[in-house]
Amino acid sequence: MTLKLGVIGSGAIGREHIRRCSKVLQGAEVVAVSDINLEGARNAVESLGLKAEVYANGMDVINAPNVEAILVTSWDPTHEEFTLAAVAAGKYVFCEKPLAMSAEGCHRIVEAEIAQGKRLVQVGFMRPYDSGYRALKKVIDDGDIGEVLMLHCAHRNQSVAENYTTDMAITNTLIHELDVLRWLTDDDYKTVQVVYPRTTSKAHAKLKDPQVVLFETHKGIRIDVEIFVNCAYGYDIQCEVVGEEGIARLPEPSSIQLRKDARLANTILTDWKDRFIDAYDVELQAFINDVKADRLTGPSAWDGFAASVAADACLKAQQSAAIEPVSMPPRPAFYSR
Ligand SMILES: NC(=O)C1=CN([C@@H]2O[C@H](COP(=O)(O)OP(=O)(O)OC[C@H]3O[C@@H](n4cnc5c(N)ncnc54)[C@H](O)[C@@H]3O)[C@@H](O)[C@H]2O)C=CC1
Ligand SMILES: O=C1[C@@H](O)[C@H](O)[C@@H](O)[C@H](O)[C@H]1O
Repeated sequence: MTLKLGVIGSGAIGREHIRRCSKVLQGAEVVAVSDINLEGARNAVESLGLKAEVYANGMDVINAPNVEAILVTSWDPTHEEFTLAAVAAGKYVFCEKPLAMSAEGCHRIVEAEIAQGKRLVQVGFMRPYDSGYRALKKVIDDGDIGEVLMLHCAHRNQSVAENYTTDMAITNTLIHELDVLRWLTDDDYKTVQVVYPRTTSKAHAKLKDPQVVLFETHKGIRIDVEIFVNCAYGYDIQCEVVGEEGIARLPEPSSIQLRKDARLANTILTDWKDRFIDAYDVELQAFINDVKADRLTGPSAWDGFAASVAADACLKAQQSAAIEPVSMPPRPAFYSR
């Protein structure tokens, strides 16, 4: 049976997900699309030759009788409302990150899902589906580098739009590390501090860029993450894990090595769409398969909540310049792994 999907938000990633669910993945079709930019939604549907219905309001997608599962790919502040509505309608929902703008918002989703009695929400944290991160986790879990002591990470975007502000470095960008580093280390954050190096002249007025976020985990692991969203040279994700017996690094995306004009060169990607293209395919295929099997296994509302608990502490640390505690409540049995 083909799973009928409704998509809310047909911007950059919305279009990508509509394309992959319609043209690349197995077992699903997009039957409804909505965007406050109605013309954009129509264009997304027509350019792919789809027969999907186009709606002006995302709630109409959720309530459409033929829509069996929802993808929320609209702007960050809209995620909570649409995800809560999907859960209230008893429909499976894949929500892009962040799940909500605060831990409080995420917790409302957790409570609604528990009240419904089964997992309905998957959060769009795609890095655990990336082959490089999976290989890194295997090295750690197999004990190949011994006990983990430190992680050095970087999340660099080539540039960002003018509406991107200092807090979004946490809620929109670092949120990926806040999820994937918990998963990699099987640990939770205990404290966080944010420090600001000299700001790049390429940053807009309301953005401090770069930022360095320093964590201590409950096991005592120290983590530093550089967020640099106007790095100019490309889209670059780095993760180095230092263990007692060795060091493991996230592999670089493969690229042709070029020897020319007395230089040795590799291409660096410039766009998240290309860097994680395979991971997005795998994550959404898993969502489709899991919905059909009536059992979600991907990043949960609890994972979305955990990342936002840490994000809230980071936002506080951005303002205070102090070391801030991260207080994570125990995982409910409902979300046992
Ligand atoms: N997992 C990942 O690596 C990525 C996740 N994202 C997330 O996906 C979401 C969308 O990001 P982009 O596509 O880059 O942004 P975008 O700005 O290109 O697209 C967002 C779309 O949502 C629409 N929209 C806003 N409010 C709406 C509403 N109430 N109802 C329906 N449509 C609405 C906008 O008109 C726009 O077309 C964001 O939450 C972002 O954090 C984005 C890029 C990569
Ligand atoms: O999620 C994403 C964007 O929304 C965000 O703006 C970028 O910083 C991330 O690298 C990308 O993966």
